[in-house]
Amino acid sequence: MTGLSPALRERVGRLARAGHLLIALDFDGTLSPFVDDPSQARPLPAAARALRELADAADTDIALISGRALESLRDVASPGPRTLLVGSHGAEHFAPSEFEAEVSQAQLSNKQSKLLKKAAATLEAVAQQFEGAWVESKPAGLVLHVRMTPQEQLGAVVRAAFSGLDRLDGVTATQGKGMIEVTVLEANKGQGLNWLREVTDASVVLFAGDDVTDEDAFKVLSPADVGIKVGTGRTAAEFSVDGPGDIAELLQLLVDVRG
Ligand SMILES: O=P(O)(O)OC[C@H]1O[C@H](O[C@H]2O[C@H](CO)[C@@H](O)[C@H](O)[C@H]2O)[C@H](O)[C@@H](O)[C@@H]1O
Repeated sequence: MTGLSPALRERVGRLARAGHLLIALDFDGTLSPFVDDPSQARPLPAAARALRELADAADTDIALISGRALESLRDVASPGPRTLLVGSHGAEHFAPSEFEAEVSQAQLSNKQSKLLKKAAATLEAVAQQFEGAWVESKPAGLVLHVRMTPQEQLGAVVRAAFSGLDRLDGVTATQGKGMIEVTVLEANKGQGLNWLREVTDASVVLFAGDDVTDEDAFKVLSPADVGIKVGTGRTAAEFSVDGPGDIAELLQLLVDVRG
């Protein structure tokens, strides 16, 4: 039984016959189902298999765009050698040498580093008060993880985190799935997707993502591109699917036509 609507199947079928295609995917919640320990997240095997085949297809580029730092993204996603990567929500870029693109790591000013330390102290103090809450530290950001916090404490932990962070000018906090994401940089996934489009010179783009920060990427898609929201919630994407299993199926559809 397919979870893909006939309209999405038809649209992806058309996209598969287009010129130079960039397939750009969010990782957690899109390629990989959610798990309690972020270091244990892995792409669904069917999705990983389809991506390997698509990487060998003519005129096709594969990219991952994640809130994770590049190192963490590499660890969990095991990307193929031709895969482009955007990490830290657009602040970090990697392209294989054949693309002759400038790669970048997240650079923080002294002021931003100090701010990040203050935000980390704020979140650590919050995490200590709530069961299951913990802080993930990244080169340009932080995550307050609350996936394992009991449901009845969620409202309070979110309020405590935002009230502490609100006092820190220059810190942006976004509530995502099972977490609060914190950054001191301006980067976003829309900028990351624009970079990928420029580097690959793609004529059409497929982007799929599941969370609030993926909306920045949906917003830079053009009418010829295809945006797919994974899960429910308000979205700028043209299509929605239920979960990572549907993304694996959709990638196989692309392999069938293009691989
Ligand atoms: O942009 P993404 O690739 O979706 O990354 C967003 C965040 O993903 C990770 O956290 C999420 O996935 C975890 C593993 O399934 C889950 O335990 C957690 O509740 C989710 O929020 C990652 O840990 C973060 O650094 C990323 O920013």
